[in-house]
Amino acid sequence: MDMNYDLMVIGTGTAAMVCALRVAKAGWKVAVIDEKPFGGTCALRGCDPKKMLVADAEVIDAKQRMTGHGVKGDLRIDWPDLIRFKRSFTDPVPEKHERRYEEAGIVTLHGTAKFTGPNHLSVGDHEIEYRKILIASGARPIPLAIPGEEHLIDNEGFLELPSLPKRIVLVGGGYIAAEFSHIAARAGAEVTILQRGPRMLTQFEPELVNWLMDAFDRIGVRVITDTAVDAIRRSGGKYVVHANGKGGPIEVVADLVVHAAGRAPAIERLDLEKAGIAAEHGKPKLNKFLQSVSNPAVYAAGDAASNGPPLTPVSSHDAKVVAANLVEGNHREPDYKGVPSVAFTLPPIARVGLTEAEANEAGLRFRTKYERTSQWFTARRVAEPVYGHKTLIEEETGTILGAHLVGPGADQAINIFGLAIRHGLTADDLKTTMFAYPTGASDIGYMV
Ligand SMILES: Cc1cc2nc3c(=O)[nH]c(=O)nc-3n(C[C@H](O)[C@H](O)[C@H](O)COP(=O)(O)OP(=O)(O)OC[C@H]3O[C@@H](n4cnc5c(N)ncnc54)[C@H](O)[C@@H]3O)c2cc1C
Ligand SMILES: NC(=O)c1ccc[n+]([C@@H]2O[C@H](COP(=O)([O-])OP(=O)(O)OC[C@H]3O[C@@H](n4cnc5c(N)ncnc54)[C@H](O)[C@@H]3O)[C@@H](O)[C@H]2O)c1
Repeated sequence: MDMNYDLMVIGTGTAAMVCALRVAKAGWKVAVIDEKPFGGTCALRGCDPKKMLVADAEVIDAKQRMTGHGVKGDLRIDWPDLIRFKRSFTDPVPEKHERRYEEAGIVTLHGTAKFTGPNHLSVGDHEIEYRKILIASGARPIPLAIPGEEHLIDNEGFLELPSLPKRIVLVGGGYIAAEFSHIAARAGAEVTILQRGPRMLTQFEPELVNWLMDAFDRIGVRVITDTAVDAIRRSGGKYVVHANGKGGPIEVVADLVVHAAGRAPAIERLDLEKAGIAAEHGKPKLNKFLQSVSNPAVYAAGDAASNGPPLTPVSSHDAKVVAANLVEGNHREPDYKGVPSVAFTLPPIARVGLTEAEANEAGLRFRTKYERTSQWFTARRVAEPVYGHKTLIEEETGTILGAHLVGPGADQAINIFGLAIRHGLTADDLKTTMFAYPTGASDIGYMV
């Protein structure tokens, strides 16, 4: 056996880093391993680089809205320059992260980890023994099992494109399709979204998504719903995307086809069965302490655990729970109450807590405040007609059960609702709070 650790961590994303640093601080001998450059999805291939691309799209969006209201002249996105700007953030990440681990006394390993026994992993020719292990291997694009799947690029490929092709098809209509389409369209591409579901962004409140579709129309993104992609064919220098749905079979010609059809825990290559780790519905079977039900040496966190929504703050939260349970013995359980989520379209759409359908299903008694508020100052000031909200307030207690926002500042204002939900604040508490005026948050008192 060449290596022996108190805690081995598979992955170097948010979940891995948060847990490894905490456990090492408690004096444990810890090692982390990644097959890709250190840093994980959020910092290298997800949230952060995506949001840097959104920064340029925001400039074009603002220019388009404010033309005729004091703004004149042409602006365009220089894609290679934008990717260079993105790299100024992402390129230093792996080295910085690796240094941070080493400074904390954590051993850094590179390669693909696979289980070989209940307390053993292999990495290439090396064998590793551990007392405890954290699976923080994240998620990967789900295989579509369609002919021509190999022609798809994923989020990683899109965020690295050296130039932006003219015709882009996004397969799927969730977060990634919504965000990437808004970036690509503002950078001059012709974008088509082929969504199997009945509408875009099925995780968000339907009425608000409907309002947001005005913004998709405005920038010329073609959204075809109730339509599943079933093949991708290469033809000369282009692709032909075949799909089928309510409207019958269709073909869309594209220069680039992007996977935006969902992600699932990246556990299939780990050989879980060799360590006796039970899995169910494509994820490890865990108890309430995020520990494997079949191998007590094993914990999982973040996207790999898929215990809460696959979002960065959840990965971090899970990791804190696991670190506490490792160091002090099982006692902490994850609590996902009030986790806000934003799709960074322009304008953004946001949610926290229950949807109206979920609250009804739970048999709760609540009142709903629901309005499209294009005429409010926050929207008119920036010439953005997409602005609205839906809030659910429990009848008996006055607490906020759910809040749904779309429009300017929704990505910031949702955090205040998240705070309210997590800490049991009431609609009256929000109404009697003084928010700085005029800010998006100063509308909150009128939304509840
Ligand atoms: C395009 C995109 C945009 C996103 N935007 C947002 C956003 O705006 N806000 C938000 O909250 N969330 C966002 N997310 C989700 C967020 O990125 C994830 O929830 C989060 O990064 C998951 O962190 P993690 O630590 O669980 O896993 P990851 O960060 O994915 O880390 C897992 C690591 O494990 C490694 N690994 C996997 N298998 C092995 C193996 N066998 N051996 C060695 N290493 C292995 C991988 O290489 C990877 O580096 C986005 C996701 C995507 C794809
Ligand atoms: N802003 C954010 O927080 C953010 C941004 C991007 C990604 N993410 C995370 O990453 C995860 C994955 O994002 P995503 O957009 O890939 O998935 P998603 O689950 O949000 O949406 C995938 C959609 O693709 C559709 N689909 C599946 N197969 C299809 C096919 N063959 N043809 C047409 N449509 C098909 C599904 O009906 C579904 O609506 C999300 O669940 C989210 O948690 C978060």
